[in-house]
Amino acid sequence: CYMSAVVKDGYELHIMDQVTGSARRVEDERRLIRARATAAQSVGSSHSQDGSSRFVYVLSFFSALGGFLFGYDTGVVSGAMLLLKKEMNLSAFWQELLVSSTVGAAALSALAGGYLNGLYGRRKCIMLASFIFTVGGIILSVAPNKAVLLFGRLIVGLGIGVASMTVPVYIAEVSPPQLRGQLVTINTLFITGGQFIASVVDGAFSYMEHNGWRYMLGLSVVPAVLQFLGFFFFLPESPRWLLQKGDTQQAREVLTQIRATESVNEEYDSIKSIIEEEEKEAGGGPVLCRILACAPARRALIVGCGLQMFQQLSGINTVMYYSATILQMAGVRDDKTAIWLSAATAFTNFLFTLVGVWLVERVGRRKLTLGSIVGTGVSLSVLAVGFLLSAQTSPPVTFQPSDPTSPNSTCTHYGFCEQCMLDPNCGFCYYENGSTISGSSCEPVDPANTEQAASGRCSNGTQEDPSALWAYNYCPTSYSWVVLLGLILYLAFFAPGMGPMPWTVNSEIYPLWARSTGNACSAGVNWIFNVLVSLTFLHVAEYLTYYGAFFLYTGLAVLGFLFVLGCLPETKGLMLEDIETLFSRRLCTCGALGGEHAHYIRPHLDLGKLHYGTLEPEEGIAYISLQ
Ligand SMILES: O[C@H]1[C@H](O)[C@@H](O)[C@H](O)[C@@H](O)[C@H]1O
Repeated sequence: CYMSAVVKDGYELHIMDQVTGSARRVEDERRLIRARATAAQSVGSSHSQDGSSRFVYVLSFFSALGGFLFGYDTGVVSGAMLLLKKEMNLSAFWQELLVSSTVGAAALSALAGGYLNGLYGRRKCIMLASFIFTVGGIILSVAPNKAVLLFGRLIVGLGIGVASMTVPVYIAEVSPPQLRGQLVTINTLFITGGQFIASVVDGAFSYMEHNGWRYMLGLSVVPAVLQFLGFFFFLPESPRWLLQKGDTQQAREVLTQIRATESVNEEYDSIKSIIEEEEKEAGGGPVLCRILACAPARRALIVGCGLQMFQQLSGINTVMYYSATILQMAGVRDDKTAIWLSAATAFTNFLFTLVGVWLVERVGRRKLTLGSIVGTGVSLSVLAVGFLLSAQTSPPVTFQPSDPTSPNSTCTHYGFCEQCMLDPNCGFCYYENGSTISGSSCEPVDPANTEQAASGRCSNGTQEDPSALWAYNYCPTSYSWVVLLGLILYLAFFAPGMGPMPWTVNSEIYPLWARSTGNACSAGVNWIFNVLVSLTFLHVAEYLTYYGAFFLYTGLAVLGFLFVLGCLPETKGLMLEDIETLFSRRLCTCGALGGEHAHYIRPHLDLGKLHYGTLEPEEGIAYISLQ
């Protein structure tokens, strides 16, 4: 039933029944609104006056070490693998296993983390994750064989999963509303920072051919121990979780400590009353069933999981992983230089995440995500066009080696470099004179070292014939600059929005009773799609070619854009307890109600059972529906 609500002034609400034309004043709700608005203001002013944010920053720093470890442990493996595959003689299958096992374990433990979070709280879960990271790091650094390595990588994955879903929730729950977006986004800054440091460590230890990988994998113990000690000695549990568990005394103390002010009564009362209200509405039974049965929470879950899914479907990890090859395409021949340039890619990702931290409270989550996904889509299409141009001008095979070691190899059947490079067993061997390519052949790759051919001119690191060049996974092209441009644009657009916003938004959109489970599900979705995209990329490229794969990602980014446009409301500046109502109307009207309007009208209409529909252009008039 539609009613119109006329907001007379800052805090007054009249509800008019459109059928009878009678107006009602809602005294009780008005009191609640006032209390909440004052609470929000007092949080803001106490923060700015007495610098209470300092402690919140310390809290966020120690929690975000979880993000750092997530980034470090996912990033470090590529450099470690270069050494490991030689030292432990790893097959392609084992290499893949060591990379994907961690991500797979992360998916499972992120899902389990929801349960643990609800039961034991955020603090214990973060400590558990840092403990797991420590154990995993130690196992990896002393691993005597590949089986133990696999075990260590699985353990580390368990830590990543729990950390990835707990840390954003913890930071969101301890932050004052006006800093929340920035602080949670700092966690993603730490993820990309961890990836960058990992690539630097990879570069530094790549010169240490023996056991260099032990340092690469083992160094993660340092931040893990630091985080554990920080939480063990002085970091508190989330006041919201404490309140939910009925530990009101402790909750008040923690809130006082975090805000560094005694006047937390309003905020405390407001959080408490809403949590009680929410608990009543939520009913009983397993949390996931309750989420699915409760429309606003269900919509939040769809938005949260959708964002995480589209983050991964935009291909970030493929682009990062593939960046070394893109750089090789652009003419970087030397292996070590390619490793250092990959560090530059990781640094760019980090740098632009910093832009996201700066923008999130200025432009809001919705605009930032929309802008980012548009730019990501455009950059993906630039990458696709670059690959297309390079495929169309792909050099032909002009030379057949007289004595190939594998005479049955399919490599010798290909007529162009493009076909040759799409076959993971083959590489392209050629001479280059300016932009002219000559003496080119497609030859079997050395399975133990893809940087050389199994035999002939391009084997033994081209020592057989120093002027011969070997291209594995790419083709020489004069359009490499288009691909390079695509790569830089991609990182510049993805990193401030699509990188961090899915984590940030997920930490805020669920009501408290659904928060752990909601974040567990959405983080699980993130990891599942992470594995899916990385495991399928090479196959997709084989079927659709590289440009086909990147056009496919472009299409997915367009779908992602439509999803965000229709479904993501603005959560900037609102108290966590107020956000649930943004999901109380049909999924696709959420967007229309986001932004400043929601911010303005939200305190007036947050009446428990009142949910608003469309907002008319005249200021202060909203059409709302009564549930
Ligand atoms: O938000 C992060 C970040 O963008 C990382 O760079 C990426 O590797 C992760 O998959 C993603 O979840």
